Amino acid sequence: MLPLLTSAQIREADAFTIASEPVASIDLMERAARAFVGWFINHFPDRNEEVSIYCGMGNNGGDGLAIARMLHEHGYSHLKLIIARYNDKSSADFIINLQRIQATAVPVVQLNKGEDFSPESSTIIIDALLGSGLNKALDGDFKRLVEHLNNLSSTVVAVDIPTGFFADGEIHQNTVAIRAELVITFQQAKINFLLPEAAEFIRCWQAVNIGISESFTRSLNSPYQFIEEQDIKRVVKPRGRFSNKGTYGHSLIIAGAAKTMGAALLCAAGCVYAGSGLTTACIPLSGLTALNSYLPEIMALTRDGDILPDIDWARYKAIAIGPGLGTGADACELLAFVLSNFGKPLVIDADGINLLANRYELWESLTEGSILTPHMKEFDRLFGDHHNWWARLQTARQQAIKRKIYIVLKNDYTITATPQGKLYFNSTGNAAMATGGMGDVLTGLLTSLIAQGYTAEEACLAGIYIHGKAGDELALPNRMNVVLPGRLAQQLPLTMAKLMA
Ligand SMILES: NC(=O)C1=CN([C@@H]2O[C@H](COP(=O)(O)OP(=O)(O)OC[C@H]3O[C@@H](n4cnc5c(N)ncnc54)[C@H](OP(=O)(O)O)[C@@H]3O)[C@@H](O)[C@H]2O)[C@@H](O)CC1
Ligand SMILES: Nc1ncnc2c1ncn2[C@@H]1O[C@H](COP(=O)(O)OP(=O)(O)O)[C@@H](O)[C@H]1O
Ligand SMILES: [K+]
Repeated sequence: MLPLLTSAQIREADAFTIASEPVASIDLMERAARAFVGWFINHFPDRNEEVSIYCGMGNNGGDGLAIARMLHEHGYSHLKLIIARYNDKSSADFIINLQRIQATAVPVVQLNKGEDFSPESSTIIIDALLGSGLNKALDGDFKRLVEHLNNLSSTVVAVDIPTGFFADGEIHQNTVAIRAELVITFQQAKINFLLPEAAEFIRCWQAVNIGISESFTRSLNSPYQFIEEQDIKRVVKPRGRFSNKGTYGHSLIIAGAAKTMGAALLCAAGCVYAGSGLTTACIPLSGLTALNSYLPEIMALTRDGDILPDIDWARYKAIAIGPGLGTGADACELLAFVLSNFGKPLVIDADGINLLANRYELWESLTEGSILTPHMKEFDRLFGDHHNWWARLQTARQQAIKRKIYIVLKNDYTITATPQGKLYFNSTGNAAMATGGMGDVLTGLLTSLIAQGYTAEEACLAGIYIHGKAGDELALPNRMNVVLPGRLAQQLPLTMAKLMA
């Protein structure tokens, strides 16, 4: 698990590393610049390309100066350095690096307050204007310069953070920030890189190690954590010898309606392919033939209009409710019936969530440890509108703590909020998975893991990781534009086996 830090915590971790390693701050800057250059050279190996490096006067600018010197040493022959002298003070390491670059042949241009910009013809722009020291929205000269750079057709590579983009906190709709093709960021992704607001400013990012103290970073006990494969490998357990279907639990999937049977089938498929010993789908009678032909391994418990099904609660280790269920009175009665009778944590998705949003009294019977899996719109239906994802994260955290539940907020980097107040960002998955029914498979998968004896937290973190990894295995090597949920469900046994190896 990689703790993700706020800017304030990054400053603390930098200061700790400088004092405890010990390493002089100018040498840490040198390390950061070298890490940047290593990655940059791999991506842009042509030494004849025109590269302009725009530097502010803080440490981000200091990095830019050191980067320019190193690129010069590596033989980049068309470098231009532009220093935006828009602040009244400069950092000590910026000054040292300015002296060092002035001893080279790299041309340096100064941009003073209010001055017009000279024409820019470089194909690559390195943005080292402002980094994690950003403390207010851009205005004045910085805003003008960033807008000017964004209007060019050059490829922008940002140092640590695109200028104007806050590493954490709310990103407002009218934010002006550098739009970077690539961000080479120090030590770890910044929290806002993982939220959808980053899409406009960051096409891709790469974290480079600069040796910030790992033990100190962990000691900060950040609520924000990035899931790594090793965390999941530790959680998933292979099936044992002498086990039988009873060992792996019985799951009940309460889903589907006449015109949305597919949701029930995909959810049941996610469940059975993820290894639930037995899976029963509670579906309308009209869906029975479809279920039997799609997956004969699944048993059926049929529903008939508003008559409540006869559920033998003790048989089931895990129950999911919601995919394709509808939001009519019968679905609402069914949800209330399940909530008040099962007594164990539930997985609630889709229409189950929509029903909870409309009938707040149902929350009263929600068992602690239950898992809700909303996408953004369902989340806002549950907890009210949010203007940005940072605000959504804070609500998810507060609600998960208050209600002692797990909230799986689905997205590119799906976020799991836990009753302990942690927010885990998933690191697998891709845009080929953005297709209807994908969430239904996830619900079945989470239910399956709970039936197999994983804790709710393990099921969330492992389930989301496995789901995204199956999507990656299918889509990435073949550059597939879309992955169908049913196909992804079939991939689960293989994905899980690889994680267990
Ligand atoms: N610490 C380390 O050891 C290491 C740090 N590293 C590097 O340092 C970077 C952080 O450096 P930093 O803290 O100097 O901040 P930086 O982003 O350069 O800007 C500061 C200046 O900007 C100003 N300012 C802020 N907002 C503004 C606005 N909206 N409009 C206008 N001005 C604004 C602010 O002025 P103030 O408002 O405080 O007067 C201040 O003068 C980090 O991203 C990484 O690249 C690496 O070398 C690794 C080791
Ligand atoms: N761009 C993406 N990157 C990673 N995962 C994605 C992406 N788009 C969708 N997904 C995943 O696909 C699933 C979609 O869920 P959801 O919106 O509930 O679909 P549905 O309701 O149609 O089943 C989520 O698990 C989400 O994380
Ligand atoms: K920058």
